[in-house]
Amino acid sequence: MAASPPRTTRYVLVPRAARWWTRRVSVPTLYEWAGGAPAFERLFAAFYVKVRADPELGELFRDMDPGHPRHVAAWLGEVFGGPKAYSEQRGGHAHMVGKHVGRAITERQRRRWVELLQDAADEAGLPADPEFRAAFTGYVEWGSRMAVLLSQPGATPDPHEPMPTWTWVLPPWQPPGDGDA
Ligand code: HEM
Repeated sequence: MAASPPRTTRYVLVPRAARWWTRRVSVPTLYEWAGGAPAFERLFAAFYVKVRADPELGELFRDMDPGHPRHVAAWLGEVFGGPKAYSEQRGGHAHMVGKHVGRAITERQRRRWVELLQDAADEAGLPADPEFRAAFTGYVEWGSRMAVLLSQPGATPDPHEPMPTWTWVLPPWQPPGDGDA
């Protein structure tokens, strides 16, 4: 499996000896913070059990590939800064978009999809800190609304659109370093 891309760095303000100093810190990707591939696999295993049993969504996913939860886990892991597994093994963005084309997903179905994914995130023990959940929820809102748009009759997605990448809205909590006040 391909290695994860290197972490980004950023400057943060740290209190020391009653003054503020800047320090360069290494920022984990959302993928790392979530717990890597096992966390995304737990998330989507729990999610699709709910989806298949749901009166609003079950029919839409009736014929889904049994590998679907793992494929979506690979997708989200890559979007969140993990290995490029979906691009390398599953056809990348164009393939994902193609799976939604023509399905005419409704707003009601999208809302339910988002609600069940949030429930599954709790059940799978994804980090519950506000910073992670803000980033997670932001992506899920954006991605699900894109899925609705691209699934409507007459939508013509660009097959060359790059894979989206997602990161923190606010920096994650950082432990104080040695000697910090
Ligand atoms: C953030 C939002 C979403 C993401 C990241 C996402 C991701 C994906 C991916 C990666 C696939 C293809 C999996 C593969 O390679 O086989 C897929 C397929 C599919 N998605 Fe989504 N999706 C999103 C939103 C939605 C919504 C809102 C719906 C409907 C309510 C939906 C319905 C479907 C269906 C029906 C398939 C085909 C399943 C099958 O029969 O194999 N998706 N999705």
